[in-house]
Amino acid sequence: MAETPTVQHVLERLHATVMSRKGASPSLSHSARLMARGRDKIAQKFGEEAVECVIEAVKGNREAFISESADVLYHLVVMWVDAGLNPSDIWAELARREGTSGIEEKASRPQETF
Ligand SMILES: N=c1c2ncn([C@@H]3O[C@H](COP(=O)(O)OP(=O)(O)OP(=O)(O)O)[C@@H](O)[C@H]3O)c2ncn1[C@@H]1O[C@H](COP(=O)(O)O)[C@@H](O)[C@H]1O
Repeated sequence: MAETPTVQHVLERLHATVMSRKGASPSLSHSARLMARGRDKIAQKFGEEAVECVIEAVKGNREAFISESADVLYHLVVMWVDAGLNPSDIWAELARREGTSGIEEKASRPQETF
């Protein structure tokens, strides 16, 4: 039986594909087109997709939420490539946080004075 791909492998493959599109023709690759338009545009698209994702989550539209989630992840991966980040950078940060409750982490932050 074929193994279900892990989210890690799917995102790493997507990252490799987007990396391979750097400098490709914007008329042939959406990733190349986005990267050619620059970081501000990539960030703007990510923000738009994130808002659309939130809207579908709140509305409880399961299929649309799944689709928008995929859009968010794709645009996040394009931002990683543009910034020179590797998925392993993010896996390492998530692994570092593993086992630390968010409540505990927030309580350990230096007290704000204002
Ligand atoms: N996962 C995706 C993916 N998700 C969404 N999109 C595209 O993102 C675009 C979003 O369209 P919008 O109209 O919102 O955005 P826009 O065209 O920038 O328009 P403006 O808002 O700027 O006017 C659509 O063309 C979608 O097809 C994606 N394009 C590519 N991928 C993956 O990236 C790989 C490489 O794709 P290319 O770079 O196109 O070869 C593909 O094999 C896929 O695995």
